[in-house]
Amino acid sequence: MPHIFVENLSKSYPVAIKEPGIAGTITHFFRRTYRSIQAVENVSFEITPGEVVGFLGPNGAGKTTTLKMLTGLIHPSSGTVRVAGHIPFLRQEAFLQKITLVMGQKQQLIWDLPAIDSLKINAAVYNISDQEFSLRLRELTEMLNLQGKLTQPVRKLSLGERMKAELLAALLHRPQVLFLDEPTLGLDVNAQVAVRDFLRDYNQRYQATVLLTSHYMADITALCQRVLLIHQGKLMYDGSLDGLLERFAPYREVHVELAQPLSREKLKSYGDVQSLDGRAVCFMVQQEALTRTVSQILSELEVIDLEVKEPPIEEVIGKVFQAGVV
Ligand SMILES: Nc1ncnc2c1ncn2[C@@H]1O[C@H](COP(=O)(O)OP(=O)(O)OP(=O)(O)O)[C@@H](O)[C@H]1O
Repeated sequence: MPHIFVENLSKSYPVAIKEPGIAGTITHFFRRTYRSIQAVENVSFEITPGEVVGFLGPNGAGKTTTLKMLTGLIHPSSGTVRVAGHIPFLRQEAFLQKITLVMGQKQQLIWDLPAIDSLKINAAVYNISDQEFSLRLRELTEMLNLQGKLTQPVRKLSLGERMKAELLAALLHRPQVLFLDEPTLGLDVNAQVAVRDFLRDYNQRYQATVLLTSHYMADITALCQRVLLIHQGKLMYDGSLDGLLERFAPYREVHVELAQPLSREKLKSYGDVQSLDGRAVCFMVQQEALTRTVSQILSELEVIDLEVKEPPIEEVIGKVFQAGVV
């Protein structure tokens, strides 16, 4: 049975329209007109227990709206959602015990208090016994490398330490389903890696299901075998990262270091010249022509080094969103 089941899910927001100026304000006061923004449109997917799925899309695509419907913060306009067997919007206690929502730009820890105080409040809210609290606290503190940090006021922690403490607070009740909205937002590269390593570890240890949004592709490539791509509220792709490359970028980059510099004109016959810098040239070659082109380059040109690379995933996704291709 899927842990997350979403069928034909849609959400539209009514937005009041106000003309500028005083006349607009007065009309707006007495007679409001609304238009509707379709934030999510007929989205369907299923996620099985233990899967880590990346949720990608440009700004305003509908990711946060979907996460809010999955966690019961807002009611869908239409469609069906089930998470761990529950209807999220009912916000039943058994449901809240099974899920967590972490938003990189929001915090639940109290700023002026040591994190440990907020954690004790969470333990009380979730009915965690003192003994169990100590056990979980020790385990998560070690996994997150937060020794000695939880007794300092939260405002004195670095951004990375604060995010890790937020994760600790969000996972204290040992949820089975994790909704993570930009959990590495604003962190430096080391802190990003630490959070990623922790999430991988947590997923493996507890077979937790994870739906993760991030603008850092490194988070997605490090953690997710499967991605959902949403654009203008519609689901455009659901499948593996490799499949995404195959479908949207059926070409490879061939980087060649030549013995002698050659003109762009001469090189053009081997493929689309992406860049040319002295003896270093990069060709874009259609995948089906790859073997033929590489052997032609090696036999006809004087080559010192040759490397075939996949195009950067950020670039591919950027192109998908720009073109709006399905
Ligand atoms: N409360 C709201 N009222 C009206 N419109 C909203 C509301 N929340 C979101 N929207 C609109 O719905 C659309 C989807 O927004 P959403 O926040 O879900 O996108 P997102 O994919 O999470 O974007 P980002 O990556 O920028 O966080 C946007 O056009 C946004 O302006």
